[in-house]
Amino acid sequence: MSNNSTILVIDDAKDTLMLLEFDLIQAGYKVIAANGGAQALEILNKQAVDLVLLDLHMPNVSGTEVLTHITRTEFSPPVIMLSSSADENDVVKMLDIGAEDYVTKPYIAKVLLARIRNALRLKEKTQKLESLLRTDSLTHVNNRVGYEELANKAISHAKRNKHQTAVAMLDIDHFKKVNDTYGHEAGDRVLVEFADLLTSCFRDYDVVGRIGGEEFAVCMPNISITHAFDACERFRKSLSELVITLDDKSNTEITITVSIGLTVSKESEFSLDDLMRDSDKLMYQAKSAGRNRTITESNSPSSEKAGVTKSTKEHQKMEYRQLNNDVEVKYPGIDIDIGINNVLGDESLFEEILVMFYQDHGQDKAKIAQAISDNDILTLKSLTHTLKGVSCSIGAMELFNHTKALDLATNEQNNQEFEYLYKPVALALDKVLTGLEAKLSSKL
Ligand SMILES: Nc1nc2c(ncn2[C@@H]2O[C@H](COP(=O)(O)OP(=O)(O)OP(=O)(O)O)[C@@H](O)[C@H]2O)c(=O)[nH]1
Repeated sequence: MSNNSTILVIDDAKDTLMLLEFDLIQAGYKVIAANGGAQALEILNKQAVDLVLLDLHMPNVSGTEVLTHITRTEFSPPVIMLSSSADENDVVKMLDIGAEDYVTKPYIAKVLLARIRNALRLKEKTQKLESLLRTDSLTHVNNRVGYEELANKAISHAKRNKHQTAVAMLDIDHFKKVNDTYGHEAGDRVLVEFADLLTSCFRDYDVVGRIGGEEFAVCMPNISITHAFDACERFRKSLSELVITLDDKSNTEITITVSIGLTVSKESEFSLDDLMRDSDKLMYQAKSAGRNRTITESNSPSSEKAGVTKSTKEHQKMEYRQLNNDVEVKYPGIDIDIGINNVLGDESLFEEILVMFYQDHGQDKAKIAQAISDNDILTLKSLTHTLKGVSCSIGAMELFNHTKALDLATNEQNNQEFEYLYKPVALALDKVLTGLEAKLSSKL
């Protein structure tokens, strides 16, 4: 590491600077010298360095000020204080501000070099750990933490430049079947191939992340909805043509498809959470509408409200509902436009499905509460996952959103959050069930 590392040496004493430069270059480091705090700050604003050797007492801009500035910057390099003061208060103060180490002058070259090696080793380890924290170990794309961090940065930049940002949520279709048919290893291999293709299909500055299991996201700053849609469709088509050959005896070939929900920011104020939530709903609509497609607000089955052309029959149905003022009130907690569209406009079939929902999920509240109290993650996961999918299909979007949050927490084994996330699920489920009891009492 030493040969590639650049060290910024800051000292107002010319002779110390020369001596340090000599010792460090001899040891194989690249050296940048600054004869005071002001010059050092200028250099640090322009270029990154791997380590800083900093004198404490300097005229004008002091070592304390330089150190404080460095520790406040992102990716700050480690700083070793190099001072003629052996005052214990100085040592404590500098270490408390954030110096990595404190060496007194006159220094012993081999000791100073050992301390530099140590600080650089520690920096390398910290960087590795930080990157592991943000990277999905299987696919090597960003994990949720890394994705959100980078996407939020990209969004701030886009907002400053008044650019639109699009977010796509992507979920592999029937992925469970891949695991069940070919085994978990094959499933892992599919995830890796999916992530590789995803990374290669989008632009370098788009942020790609694995959000959970078989769900991925792409944040696209500075893009129009048309271009974002084209990019998603290009990926979707490339994926459907990708043949994954397993390393088993018979070289089994697998093909997969993906469902994609896509949203673009409309206002100047928006958040990553908003875009992800909206895209997620559209992605579930893509699943309900038959999978292997990209759904945006303009081609969503529930986009009549946004003025998208629909057949006359469907328009008449809408108008009838609006005239009877029952769009909102018919089934509390349920957007019947979404639900009815998911059964291709067949209202009586939709009603039958609601009856089944009531029968199958009437006890979910108690079952979920029990699973949380038993800390039975597998049962909790299975209950929330199913409830999430079904609530989206019937158009119970509030219930869907809350169940989705709980489902995600089970993926991430976020046990502390369960109780907190359960409450809105229970309320939304109550609302839907009570509404169904009131409207369909004779059939339940
Ligand atoms: N091999 C593998 N499987 C995973 C991983 N993470 C999650 N899974 C599996 O992904 C599957 C997800 O299945 P579901 O969410 O039921 O959905 P699906 O089968 O993809 O069906 P749809 O989304 O409705 O099209 C589950 O069986 C999980 O066990 C992983 O890291 N590796």
